Amino acid sequence: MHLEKLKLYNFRNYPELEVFFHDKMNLILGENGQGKTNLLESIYFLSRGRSFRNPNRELVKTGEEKAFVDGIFVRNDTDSKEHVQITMNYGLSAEGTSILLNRKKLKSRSELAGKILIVDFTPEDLSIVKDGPDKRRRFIDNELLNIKPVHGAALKEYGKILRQRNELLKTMQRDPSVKDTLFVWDERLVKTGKKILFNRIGFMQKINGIAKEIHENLTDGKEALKLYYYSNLIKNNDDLSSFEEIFRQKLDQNLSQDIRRGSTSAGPHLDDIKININDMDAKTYGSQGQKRTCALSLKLSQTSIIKEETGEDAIVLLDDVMSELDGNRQQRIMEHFKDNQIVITSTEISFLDQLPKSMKKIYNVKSGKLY
Ligand SMILES: Nc1ncnc2c1ncn2[C@@H]1O[C@H](COP(=O)(O)OP(=O)(O)OP(=O)(O)O)[C@@H](O)[C@H]1O
Repeated sequence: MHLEKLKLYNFRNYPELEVFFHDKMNLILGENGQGKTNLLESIYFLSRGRSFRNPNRELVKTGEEKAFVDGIFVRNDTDSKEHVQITMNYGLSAEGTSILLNRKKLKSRSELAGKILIVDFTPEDLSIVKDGPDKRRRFIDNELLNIKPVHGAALKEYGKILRQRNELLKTMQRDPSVKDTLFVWDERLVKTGKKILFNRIGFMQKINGIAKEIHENLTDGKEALKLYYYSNLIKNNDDLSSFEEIFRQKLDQNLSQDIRRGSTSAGPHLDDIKININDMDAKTYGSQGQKRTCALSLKLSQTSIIKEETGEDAIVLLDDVMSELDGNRQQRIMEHFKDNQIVITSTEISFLDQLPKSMKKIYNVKSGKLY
């Protein structure tokens, strides 16, 4: 799939823009603060109906009430087109965001799911490797949602049960008699928690091989990437069949501590993913460039999964990815995604030197205008 044409009106610092893209490499070149990320954000916005960084209201150019983003995407296998038009109106009529797909109004942005195939990488994705477990859990859950939408319902349900259980624990600090109702929540937590854990472990097996291959490719075979799902309840996959029992026991064991804290100290909401490079923990021992390559391999493994599931090459959006990567890694990225349309932002151009003119388009951006 590729983006053929993009139109913006009052989107961030773009008053008006119409641009035709190359079906392979597109470089958005410019100094800091000129609108490079804003342009990528508008493309991402067309695929999800929301931004990767801010609420929709902030996407409207300051001082304006109404904005729109319009994109025509072409499916490579059939040549059929998907036309997405999103209008944001935060004036007096305050209609909010409305989405048209092929001129038909969508009831909610979830109807866009799976229509526009985009994989993005932004500097914030480095947090998958360098920050706390919540970032890794969110990464795996988001990736999973793309191929298994029912995972979303399980997560929502689990969150609800967890909040209610925690409320009950707090009530028990004052009124121990409510303890009788706790087992109902525990049982629901265990059943839903099992669904989440099984989905995640299944997905980890899938992504492990793909991310390893991409990482090997990007590092010229120098680094072996390995991911481990780290459950606070079970030690290895042999324990999977006794997961429910172990979870119930742990909830019982931790009860007095949980009442004191008013929160639940066991369950998949506390799990983590260990990311190793050559058998060493990437978070602790990886250099900045190694962490970035790791995050890239993880995030971009989605392109292979999309290809496997749909037969289509996803559009790859890369925001400022080349800084901190050596020339070799930069070239490997270009090679690895040679079948995908790439839209990449950068303040420099040298990594494209080896790509023939006919294979790339370079746009200079200055104060919300392309040249
Ligand atoms: N809603 C908005 N209305 C008008 N201008 C905006 C809005 N949101 C952001 N901007 C402007 O957009 C510019 C930032 O654009 P962007 O984040 O795309 O920069 P960039 O070119 O990617 O820079 P860098 O290389 O530093 O990451 C800033 O000048 C900011 O003031």
